[in-house]
Amino acid sequence: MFPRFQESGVFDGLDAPHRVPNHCLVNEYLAGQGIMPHKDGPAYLPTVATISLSSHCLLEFYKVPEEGEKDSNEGEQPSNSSTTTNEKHSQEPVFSLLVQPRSLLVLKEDVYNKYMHGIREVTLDDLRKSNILNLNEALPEGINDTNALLERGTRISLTFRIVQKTLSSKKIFLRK
Ligand SMILES: O=C(O)CCC(=O)C(=O)O
Ligand SMILES: [Fe+2]
Repeated sequence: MFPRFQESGVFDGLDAPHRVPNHCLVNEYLAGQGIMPHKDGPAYLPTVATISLSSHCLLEFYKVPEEGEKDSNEGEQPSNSSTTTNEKHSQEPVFSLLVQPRSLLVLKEDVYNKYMHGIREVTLDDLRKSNILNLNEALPEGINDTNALLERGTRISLTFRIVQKTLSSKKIFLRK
C-alpha cells in the first residue's frame, strides 16, 4: 500500500521525508453512528487519506466558527459514540461528499485547514439535502435516483496520516 501512496503522490508536498503515512486510525461505525464536526488539527501534517469499507457515508463539511463563536473542536479527539453528535450538526453543512465503500478520499489544503468535517448519526442519508458535490458520480450501483434515501450499514474507515512528532521511548523513560 505504501508504494501506491507514493506512486499516486497523495502525501507529496508535505514537510515529510518519506511521503508515506506513519499513523492509521481504524474506526467502525454501526448504522446510526457518526462523528461530531471537528478539525483534525495541527498534530498531523495537513493531508489525510481515508479508505472506506462496507458501507457508504455522507461526510459533511462546515465552516469553522469565527473567533469568539463556539469552539471549532480543533484537534479534539472526536468521539463516534457521543450522544450530542447531532447537536453539533445543528449548523447546515456548506457541502458534503458521498463517500463510497472501497474508495480512497483525500482531504488536504483548504478542505483540511478551513473546514470541519463530520458524519451525522442517522441510519438513512437523504440525498436531496446537503449540497453533495459528487452526487452524480458516487451514486451506488442500482440507484439512479438522486432523491433517494440511502440506508447505511456498518462502515469501517482506515484513516492514514503523518504525525510529525512522536514521543520517543527515551522521553517516556526519563519521565518515570
Ligand atoms: O471515518 C471517517 O471517514 C472520518 C474519521 C475522522 O474524521 C477522524 O477520525 O478524524
Ligand atoms: Fe477527522
